[in-house]
Amino acid sequence: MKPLLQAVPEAAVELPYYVPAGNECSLFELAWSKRLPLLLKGPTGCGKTRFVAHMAAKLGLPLHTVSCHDDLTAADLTGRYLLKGGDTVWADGPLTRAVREGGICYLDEIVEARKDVTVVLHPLTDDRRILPLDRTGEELQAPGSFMLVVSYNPGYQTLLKSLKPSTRQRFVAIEFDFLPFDHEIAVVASESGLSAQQVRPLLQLACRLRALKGQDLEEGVSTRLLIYCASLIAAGVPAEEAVLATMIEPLTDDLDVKQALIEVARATLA
Ligand SMILES: Nc1ncnc2c1ncn2[C@@H]1O[C@H](COP(=O)(O)OP(=O)(O)OP(=O)(O)O)[C@@H](O)[C@H]1O
Repeated sequence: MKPLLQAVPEAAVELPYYVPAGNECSLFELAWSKRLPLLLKGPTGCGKTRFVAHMAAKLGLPLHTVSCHDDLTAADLTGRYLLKGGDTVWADGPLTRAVREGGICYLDEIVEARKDVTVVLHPLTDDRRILPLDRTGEELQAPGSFMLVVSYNPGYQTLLKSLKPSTRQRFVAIEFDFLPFDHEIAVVASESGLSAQQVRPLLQLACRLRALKGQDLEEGVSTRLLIYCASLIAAGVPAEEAVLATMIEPLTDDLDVKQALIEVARATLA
């Protein structure tokens, strides 16, 4: 068996703040050392991007992050010829750069990308680990330290937008969810500067709103929105206004649902 790749010693780098929910850090490190690609599933704003940034810093690897959208093509990832002063010059895309540098490429919301993207990812995510660049005629062999990480939110999946089994089954997968109550309080307090005591009722409200997911709401309150709310309150905005602007308005446009959420907020924060 090949030896494990060596991570940069942790003390040598400033790590983005990340509170683990379970064994995801060791699983990431093991997947990286075994040259396996990783799929992160979970709701929006629950810490997937922060986790990847934390692990990239921990392993001392450059990170290239791409937020996928429905116009994203394979060429956006691999690169294209550009006109420069009358000449055409090749410009690597973020995936190609990550392969050449032996870094991490993180494709956020991969299900949004166009279908031709999977054609590029398949030879890179099996034991060949190659990236063919048809336009330049190159075939890049990914170095041992290269890792592909993708994420998606299963809640947004539709028949039209989902990962094919032949793609999914190329990845080690980790499911993410919101942190356990006390851990999430610690994260929100640390990121916003509001005291843990003041964050507690906000998180209690978030939990009640999350329970409405699938009934009146497409998605519950994310950790990200909670941090926004706590940051506004820490900056002096009255709690009721902050809650409305960050934990209610972003969730719905339906006036009846909004009114119901306001009632839930009043009852919880009273
Ligand atoms: N476990 C955690 N440790 C530290 N911070 C966290 C954690 N989880 C969430 N956060 C905070 O929540 C914010 C939102 O998380 P992040 O951007 O990583 O979400 P995401 O899951 O990548 O969302 P999206 O799918 O919308 O991109 C982060 O900027 C960070 O402040």
